[in-house]
Amino acid sequence: MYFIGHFFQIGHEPHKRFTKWARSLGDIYSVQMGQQNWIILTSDKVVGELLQQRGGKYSTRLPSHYTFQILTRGKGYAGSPYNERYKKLTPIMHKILGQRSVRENSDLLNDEFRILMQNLCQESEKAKDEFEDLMRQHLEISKTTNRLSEFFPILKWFPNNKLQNTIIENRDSLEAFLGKLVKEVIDDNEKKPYDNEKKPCVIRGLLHKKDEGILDDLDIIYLMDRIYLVNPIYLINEIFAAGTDTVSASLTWLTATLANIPHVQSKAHQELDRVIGQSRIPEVSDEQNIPYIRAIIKESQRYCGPLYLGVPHGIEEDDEYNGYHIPANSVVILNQYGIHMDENRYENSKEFKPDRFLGFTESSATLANGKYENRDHFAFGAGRRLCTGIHMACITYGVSRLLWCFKIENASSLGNDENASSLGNDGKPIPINLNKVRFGITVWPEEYKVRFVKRHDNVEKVLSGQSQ
Ligand code: HEM
Repeated sequence: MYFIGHFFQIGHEPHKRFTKWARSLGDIYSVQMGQQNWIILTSDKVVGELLQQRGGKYSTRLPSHYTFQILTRGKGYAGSPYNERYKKLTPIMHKILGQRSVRENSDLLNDEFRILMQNLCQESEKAKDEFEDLMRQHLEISKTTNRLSEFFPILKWFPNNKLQNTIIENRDSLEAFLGKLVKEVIDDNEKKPYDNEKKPCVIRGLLHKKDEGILDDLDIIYLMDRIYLVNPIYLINEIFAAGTDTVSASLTWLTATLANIPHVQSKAHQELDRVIGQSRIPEVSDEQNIPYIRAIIKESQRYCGPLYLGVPHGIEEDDEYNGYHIPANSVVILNQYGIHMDENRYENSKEFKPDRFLGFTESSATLANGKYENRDHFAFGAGRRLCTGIHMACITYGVSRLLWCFKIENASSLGNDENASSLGNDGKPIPINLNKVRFGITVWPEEYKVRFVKRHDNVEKVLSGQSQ
């Protein structure tokens, strides 16, 4: 039994099991996952006191053979141990993804959101492009069930060649895909080296760091002719991998939720009509003036943030905390779901109530760096490994634009909708199913149909810039 521990007791919804256990065992306890010791943290206090206040100890990631060593050739960032290389990369990542970068890249963000909205206007079935498929597979590979050898080291003697080949295939395709992007930027730089008018660009920023010698020493590259390309690829890959599934899952949850709660949506629409009007679309700078929509975003990250158990931290040396012994090499889990559903922290926690956040005027980033008891939620993690993209996620901006353009309707309540029958067609809102969990990574709602209905006649004109 020692070798298996609680592995098979946590079931398909580990966040719920861990939360149930926390209600009887307390806000810190350990479970044995095969040969790994997991420490489960289920209150703002233990998260604040360990991950934040003892950040120097609790900020590593334990090595993962498949997802770190093979998938990212040991050069990733989010999965990296807390070592010298990680510390060297951190300021670069913050520069690329920080608040200033959001301001400087607002043209690019506008363009991206414009394209998304235009696609929605045309009700085009969004084509699953090559990149989206690769990313989905990339994250699928990280599933816990694919990493059994981390829990049961004996399995290392029986290598899973099929899994290994899939990982290598995915890695090579992503490298080729990202390599093309980097090459385009290099070619462009060579053609127009002194063009200061070039649009800001993440890849160009990283190449500068390479020119300055900062990234050069970090990676030993395997193929000489790819040296120029591969150095920044792992960072770009990290930014894409960490930033795509999380944001799209958040938006999917949010649209599914809003479709079911018309009174919340109509309050948001009223705010937009009052503050923005009908002749222009919200900008990044409008964020301060739309407190209700900001509160909706905070509530949606609490209610259905995409990573119920965060990204595991690790501890490399023994520690003592309130009489508990925390052994070196334990995995430390921030049980976001358990904290977010705690009645003592959030009254009526099972209800979607944006009003609970109306008094929270600070951004999640500012609150995450302050006192743990004042935090809005824990969707972006905690401590030194806090989500680097916390500014770049820009959800308030995206959602304010989405709601300016559309009313989101529950397709199942639209009577004769041909897809409605599969979703139940009794006219009542469908409860959102929180069950579909891919353990360890992003959580998506069950397939869910919503319909976007344009709110103004001029939506397309405004989007194409004609009536701004
Ligand atoms: C709603 C959207 C997002 C959510 C909920 C989210 C959540 C998280 C969480 C929980 C972590 C782990 C934190 C910890 O270990 O305590 C993380 C790490 C990270 N995120 Fe995000 N994220 C989001 C969007 C983004 C975006 C848009 C980017 C980049 C453009 C990004 C880049 C990263 C990176 C690089 C890390 C690794 C940080 C490290 O290990 O030091 N994230 N994110």
